[in-house]
Amino acid sequence: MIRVGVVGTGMIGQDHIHRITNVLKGAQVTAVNDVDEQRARQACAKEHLDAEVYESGIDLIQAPDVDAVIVTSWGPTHEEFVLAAIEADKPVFCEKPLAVTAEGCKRIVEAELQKEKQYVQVGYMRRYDKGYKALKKLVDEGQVGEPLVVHCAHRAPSAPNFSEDMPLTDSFPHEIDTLRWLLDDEFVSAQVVLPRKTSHSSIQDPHIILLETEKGTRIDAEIFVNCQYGYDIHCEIIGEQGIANLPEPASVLMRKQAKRTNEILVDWKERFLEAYDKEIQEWIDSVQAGKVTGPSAWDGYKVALTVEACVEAKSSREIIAVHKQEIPSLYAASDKLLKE
Ligand SMILES: NC(=O)c1ccc[n+]([C@@H]2O[C@H](COP(=O)([O-])OP(=O)(O)OC[C@H]3O[C@@H](n4cnc5c(N)ncnc54)[C@H](O)[C@@H]3O)[C@@H](O)[C@H]2O)c1
Ligand SMILES: O[C@H]1[C@H](O)[C@@H](O)[C@H](O)[C@@H](O)[C@H]1O
Repeated sequence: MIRVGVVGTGMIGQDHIHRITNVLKGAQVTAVNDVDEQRARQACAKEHLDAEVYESGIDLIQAPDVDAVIVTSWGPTHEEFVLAAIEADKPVFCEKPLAVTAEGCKRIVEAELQKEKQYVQVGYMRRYDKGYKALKKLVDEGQVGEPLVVHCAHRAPSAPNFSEDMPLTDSFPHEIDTLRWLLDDEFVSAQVVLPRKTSHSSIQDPHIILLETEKGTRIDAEIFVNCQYGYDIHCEIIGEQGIANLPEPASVLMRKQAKRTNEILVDWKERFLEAYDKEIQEWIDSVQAGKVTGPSAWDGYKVALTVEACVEAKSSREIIAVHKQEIPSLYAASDKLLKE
C-alpha cells in the first residue's frame, strides 16, 4: 500500500481523496494538510479517514511515513511543494499548473535533471479520457492522414471567480497539453482574438486562440467559460484523408413534446470522471513500479511557455512566438518509452 499525503483539501483534493479511498487500488491517504486546518479535518471526516493532519505542507512532504505526495493546493503554491517532494526523493502528483510561471516550471525541471530522475506527474487528465485516447489512436494510425487543422471548444457554464486572463491560464492549458500529445507536435506561435464580450461576465469571455505548430498544423480554440448552457468540450481534427471528432459523452436521446433532446453535462468533474480515476490509478501503479509516467514536468513547462505566449498575444494583439526549447535527454528517453 502506497501511503499518500495530500496537500490542499479543497474541491479537487477531496475528489482525489475520495477516489483513492473508495474507487482505486494500491494506495491509502495517510496524511493531509490545508492552510485551512478545519477543511483538512472535514475532508478526513467525510471519508472516515484515519489520516494525520499536518500543520504545514512541507512537514507532510518530509514525514517518513508518507511515500508519495499529491499537490492540490492553489496554483501559486505548487512550485514550493513539488520542489520539496523532489528534494525529499518522493514521487509527486501535482494538479495543474505545475507552477504559475514558465520560470517556476523550469526550476522544477532543473531539480529533476539534477537528480537525474523524474518524480513529477502533472494533472492533465484528458490524456486518460477514453474519447481523446480513441482520437489519438486514429491520428497515430494515420486514419485521417496528416492533421492540417484542429477546431477546439472548451466551454463551462460559469466562472464567477475568474480574473481577466484565467480563461487562458486556467482553462486553456488543458487544450495545450492535450494537443501537443494528440498531434505529437510543438507550438511555434500564438495569437489571441477577442470577440464581442458576453454580458454574463465582467471579464473578456470568450477568447479565440490561434496556434501554429512546427509541422504547420493550425489550431483554433474557443474558450468560453460563461457559456451558460453546460460543460462542453469539442475537438475536431481535419486531416488530409478525413475528419475525426472527439466523441460526445453518452447520453439518452429523448423524443418528447415534438422535440428530440440529449442532456449536456454541466460539471467538469463528471465529464472527466473516468479520466481522473484512470489518471490517479496509473500514477499509483507507476509509484509502485518505481517509475513515474504520465504528463511530466517537461510537459508542464511546455504548457507554461505556451500560456505565457498566449497572455502576451492577448495584451499586444500580436502573433507571439512560443519559446523553443530542446528536450533534455531525461525526458526524451521516457517520451520514447511511453510511445513504444
Ligand atoms: N485537472 C483538473 O481538471 C482540475 C480541476 C480543478 C482544479 N484543478 C487544479 O487544482 C488546484 C486546486 O483547485 P481546487 O478547485 O480544488 O481549488 P480549491 O480552492 O477548492 O482548493 C484548494 C485548497 O488549497 C488550500 N491551500 C491554499 N494554499 C495552501 C497552502 N499553502 N498549503 C496547503 N493548502 C493550501 C486551500 O485552503 C483550499 O482548500 C488548482 O491548481 C486547480 O487549477 C485541476
Ligand atoms: O480548473 C478547472 C479545471 O481544470 C477544469 O477541468 C477546466 O475545464 C476549468 O476550465 C478549469 O478552470
